[in-house]
Amino acid sequence: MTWQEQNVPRDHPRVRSGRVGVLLVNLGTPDAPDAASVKRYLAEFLSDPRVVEIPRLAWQPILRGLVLTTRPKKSAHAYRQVWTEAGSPLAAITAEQAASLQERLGDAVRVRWAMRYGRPAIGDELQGLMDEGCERILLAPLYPQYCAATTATVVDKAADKLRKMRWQPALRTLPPYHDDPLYIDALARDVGAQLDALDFAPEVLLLSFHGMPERTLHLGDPYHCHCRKTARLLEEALGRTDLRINTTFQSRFGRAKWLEPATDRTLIAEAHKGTKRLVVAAPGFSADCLETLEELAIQGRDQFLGAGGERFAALACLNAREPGMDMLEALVRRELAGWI
Ligand SMILES: C=CC1=C(C)c2cc3[nH]c(cc4nc(cc5[nH]c(cc1n2)c(C)c5CCC(=O)O)C(CCC(=O)O)=C4C)c(C)c3C=C
Ligand SMILES: [Fe+2]
Ligand SMILES: [Fe+2]
Repeated sequence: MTWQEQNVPRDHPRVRSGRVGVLLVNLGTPDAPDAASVKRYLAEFLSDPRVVEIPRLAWQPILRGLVLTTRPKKSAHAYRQVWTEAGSPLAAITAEQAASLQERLGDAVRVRWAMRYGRPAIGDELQGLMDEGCERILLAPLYPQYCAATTATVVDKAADKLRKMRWQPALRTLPPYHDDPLYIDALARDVGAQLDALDFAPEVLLLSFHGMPERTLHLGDPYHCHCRKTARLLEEALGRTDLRINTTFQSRFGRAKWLEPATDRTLIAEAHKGTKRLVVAAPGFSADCLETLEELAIQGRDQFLGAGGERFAALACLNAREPGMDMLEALVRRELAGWI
């Protein structure tokens, strides 16, 4: 039937509706590994009051006068060491995850991806899904462990966009999946296979999670407990009696006390204690990024070997390989129940 045959007035806006969308979201990354791009990215990221919980009036002068005048150059150097032809690893892998999920879910669902800071922006991608006719959208922050600085700020940003929309989609959010058997099983499969492929037998496996200021734990953020639970369940699922498995927290920032033990100090302490062969995995990161490829795989190696260790390996994150994608597909299908 044509537009006129349906008795739709000629000036009626063209609308698309009835579809379901999924928006995968990760943290964000600069557009390029140069100081100016890193400065733009850090200015947005570190101005988020969910990330740095210091009153704006006190924090902004420190951010503008100190952090953004020194850190971008140093961080850009680190980014250059991990940058790929496809761009920032975090963005490239998230794009791959979205493409793979789209293929697995088929035409019934539109899949897009966004970054909380930088591009593609959450608001633009939500609008893109609406323009494609998605009236029902699953917002999926790719953080297994809930943290106000990551999960909550994604929902805040989506809400900022919805606040400005006349026609809002119905929105669901992917809950944290830190103890979900699907996630633990994917990690056990993936980490287990990577351990089996090593050309040495490690004595210690460090499970390194991104750190947070310790006070967020006392303020009621479940992040610390979620990380600990993931680590306990993963250790049980791996069932490796030949390995000592420890949990640590990386990427300390600023002067406040952060969650402990710290990954960098533990790497050095292990070597000083006589550990010769060590492996580190980062189960809280859905995709490899600066924090895993540079901080763990490059700096971590230097720290451990420099303190007397002999063999070191940093394992890859789940990324877009089969165990991780099987998990993501199953989680998303479950959250879309009743919609598809
Ligand atoms: C106060 C500062 C920071 C908090 C709190 C924080 C929490 C946090 N971050 C991630 C995941 C990632 N962080 C990444 C980079 C990164 N993180 C901070 C600071 C805080 N993070 C900075 C300044 C940077 C940028 C790099 C640098 O200058 O050192 C990344 C990687 C991004 C990339 O482009 O590859 C991820 C991923 C989590 C999960 C988290 C809280 C749980
Ligand atoms: Fe971070
Ligand atoms: Fe805890």
